[in-house]
Parts: sequence; C-alpha cells; structure tokens
Amino acid sequence: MSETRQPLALPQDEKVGVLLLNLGGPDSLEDVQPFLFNLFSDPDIIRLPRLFRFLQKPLAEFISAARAPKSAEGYASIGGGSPLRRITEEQARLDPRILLVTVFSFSQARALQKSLETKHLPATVYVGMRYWHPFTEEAIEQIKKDRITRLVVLPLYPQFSISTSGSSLRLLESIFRSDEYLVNMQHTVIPSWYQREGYVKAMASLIEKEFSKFPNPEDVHIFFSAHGVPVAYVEEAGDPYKAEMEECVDLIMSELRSRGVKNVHSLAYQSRVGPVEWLKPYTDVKIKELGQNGIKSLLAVPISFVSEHIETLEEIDMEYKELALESGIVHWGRVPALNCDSTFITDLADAVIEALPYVGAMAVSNLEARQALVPLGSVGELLATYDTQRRELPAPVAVWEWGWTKSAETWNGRVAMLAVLVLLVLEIASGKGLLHQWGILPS
Ligand SMILES: C=CC1=C(C)c2cc3[nH]c(cc4nc(cc5[nH]c(cc1n2)c(C)c5CCC(=O)O)C(CCC(=O)O)=C4C)c(C)c3C=C
Ligand SMILES: [Fe+2]
Ligand SMILES: [Fe+2]
Repeated sequence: MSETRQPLALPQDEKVGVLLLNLGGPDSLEDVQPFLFNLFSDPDIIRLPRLFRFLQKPLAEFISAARAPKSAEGYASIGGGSPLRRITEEQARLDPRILLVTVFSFSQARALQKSLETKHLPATVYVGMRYWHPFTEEAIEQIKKDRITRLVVLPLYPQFSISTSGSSLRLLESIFRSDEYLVNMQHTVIPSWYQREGYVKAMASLIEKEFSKFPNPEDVHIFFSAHGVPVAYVEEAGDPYKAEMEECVDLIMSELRSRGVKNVHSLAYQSRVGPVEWLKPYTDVKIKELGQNGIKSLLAVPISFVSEHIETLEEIDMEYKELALESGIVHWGRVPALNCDSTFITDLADAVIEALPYVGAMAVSNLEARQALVPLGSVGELLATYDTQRRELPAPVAVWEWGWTKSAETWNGRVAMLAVLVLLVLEIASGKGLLHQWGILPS
C-alpha cells in the first residue's frame, strides 16, 4: 500500500504525536487491588444514580477489595501480572527506560513508530493507559514536554464502546479542557477501525493459519468470542459496540469466504461481571450448546482486543478450553491476538496517516467521515455523538446482587442496597467496622 508514499508535506515546525489508548493491567499481584479500584472508580464502568455519586470511591474501594482475591488468582495463573503494558509498548515504540525492564522485548508502539518512519512520517508514539501505568496523564505530560503540535489519538480497541474507548476519551477531554497548551494543540481521534482492510485481512490470516492445526480443517467451527458489555449500555445509552462487533465479524467472514473458507461460525460474548444482563449469547453457554449439538472441533477467536491479556490467556485458554472439552468438543484451538502482526501494524500506520488531514478539522462536517458508524473527529465531538445524556446504567458488579438489578427491581432490594451503602459510608468515615476487621477494607 503506502511504502512508496511521498513524504508528507508538513510545515517544518510541526511535531506529530500518536497517542495509543489502552486499558492497562496490573504489573504484579500487589497492583491488582489498586488497578481494580481505578477501574471501578470510573463512572463509565459503574454509573451510580445521581443521588449516590458521592459513593463512587468508597464503593470502588469495597468492590475492588472483594474482587481482588479472585482477580489475583487469575493474574497469578498467567505469570503474576498482565502482559498488556509490555505488548502495547511493543506496538508503539521502544522507550529507553522500558528497555531496562524488558531487555529482550521489541515494542507494538515501537513497531508503529517504525512503520510510520518507513512511510516518511516522523512521529513519536505514546502509550496512555486508563487504569494502570503508564497512565494517560503520564503520556500527556510527555506529549507536552516534547512540544507535540499535532496529535492523532488512537484507542487500541477495534470497536468503540462507551466503557472502553469512550471512557478513555472522556478522560482525555477533561485533561484537554483544563490545560492551555492542550486546548490549543490540534488533534483528531480514530474512534474505531474494525472496518479497515488491513485489520480484517490480518485477522482472516491468523484464523486461516490455525486451521492447519486441526485434523479436519473443513469441520472446524469458528467461534468469535468478544468481551461483553451490559445490555443497558447498548439499549439505553446507545453504545455502538454490538453493531460494530457484528459488522466486524461479518467483514472477517466475507474475507475468509473470498479465500474459499466455507466453515460455519458464531459470535458470543465473554467476561461478564455481576448479575445484570450482558450481551448474549454468553460464551460459556454457547460453548456448551455447540458441544451438545455435536461440534467436535472449535477454534476460538478473541475479537475485541488486539493484545494477549488475562481474558485470552486465562479465561479462554484455561476456563473455556476446559469447559469445551467437558462439553464434548474434542479438538480445541485459539487464534492468537494480533500483538505486533506486521499487516496489522502497517494498517494502523496507514490509519494514522489518513487521519492527519483531519487533525484540528471538524471531521463530522465531512461527508465521508459521516458515513462511518463512529465518525472521525475530535474528542469533544465524538463524545457528543454518543452517550450525550450520560444515562444512569445498572452497574454490572457484584454488590448489586443484593439489590439494584433489573431482575430485582423491588423495594426489598433497594432498601438492602441502601443499607449496605449507608453501612459502607459509616465504615469508611469512621475507619472501623466489620469490613476493616475482616481485612476487606484497609485500615
Ligand atoms: C473491548 C474490551 C473490553 C470491554 C468492552 C470491557 C468492559 C468491561 N470490563 C469490566 C470489568 C473488568 N474488566 C477487567 C479487565 C479487562 N477488561 C478488558 C477489556 C474490556 N472490558 C481487558 C482487556 C481486561 C484485562 C486487562 C489485563 O490485565 O490483562 C477486569 C479485571 C480483571 C477481572 O477481575 O476479571 C474487570 C473487573 C466491566 C464491568 C466492563 C463493562 C462495563
Ligand atoms: Fe473489562
Ligand atoms: Fe474477566
């Protein structure tokens, strides 16, 4: 595609930056609880009714403490921490400080920076995580120090969700607003890119490659497993995630069909947390169903994330594999995450170059951009496109088992919930109580 592209005509004093946004994950087991605290403190993950917003932090404290042991077990089983930081930095660029820690790794961020260089775009690629180091705030500080004048913001989620890219963009918006340098810095956002040819082709190639590992490749059921979101995000807040996910799977399957692949496929949603309704079918339920229906060969394809992480390495490779084998599936395979796949990274570089003309421009007023499900645009405009009203959403986490759920919308549940919240506040305010005694809340 663009190896022969002419050098971009940028004014001499322009400095281009690319900010990769990602979720972040605990580097060690000690980081698990504070990481979860950051995650549950996010109003795009738990939206409390207006009246209870002041409880966001205490509640995050409570839920993170309650969930940490289970989460830590998962992270322990994949080597004691999340590989997300290492892989994302590999996708972006190699930072000398990181080199000291991960001597042998070549970096996703470094790979992108290199690919941009090859395409005659000298740019610095930064990594900003939402819930753990290197935090988005740290990346922004570096962007300011480097006097970047044009910034392309690229969330590393192929499909847009309020809970992922949306949350990162909302944070960016608040950082941009409160800083004079950033308010004036020209920027644009690539909100989702699942429809890009390079990404679709890279995914299709990874899938095709795994077929050869099965005894009867033509019988393999292609099983796309996407990270779920609560149904309310889609139905009440207008999250485009489900529509984009379905379109993404269709595009990959069309590419495979054009290569002569005739295998049957399905899409399910994994990793639900708590009792509210999440997007269906659920991965575990679907696996059992496929087993019961006599499927013997299953190829799992993680689809919502481009790096290996706890939900591929632990949930799919361990939990779902075990479930599949118990359900009568005999041959199991899993497509690896894209990580630093060269077709993928080259395509991301093209996406950045194609987005540059929109930097600082009102992209939503551009007809071409309008045709995309989520238009290319600035942070503020994108947030205005989706989720304008920031509706209260049923929270997806465990505390709600006592009450505030769709299925238990009864006064009983609400009173119990209120009681729990009041106790929690009293306990946090006084520093004394059962939760402290049990070590659930730190003294
Ligand atoms: C597109 C991907 C993701 C969506 C959508 C998403 C929504 C979402 N997640 C939670 C709760 C948790 N997520 C956790 C980890 C985690 N989540 C994603 C991706 C999406 N989440 C990734 C890649 C990871 C793993 C990071 C890593 O360390 O490797 C966790 C912590 C792990 C655990 O305890 O299971 C929680 C909790 C909610 C509630 C939500 C939507 C509202
Ligand atoms: Fe998640
Ligand atoms: Fe999970």
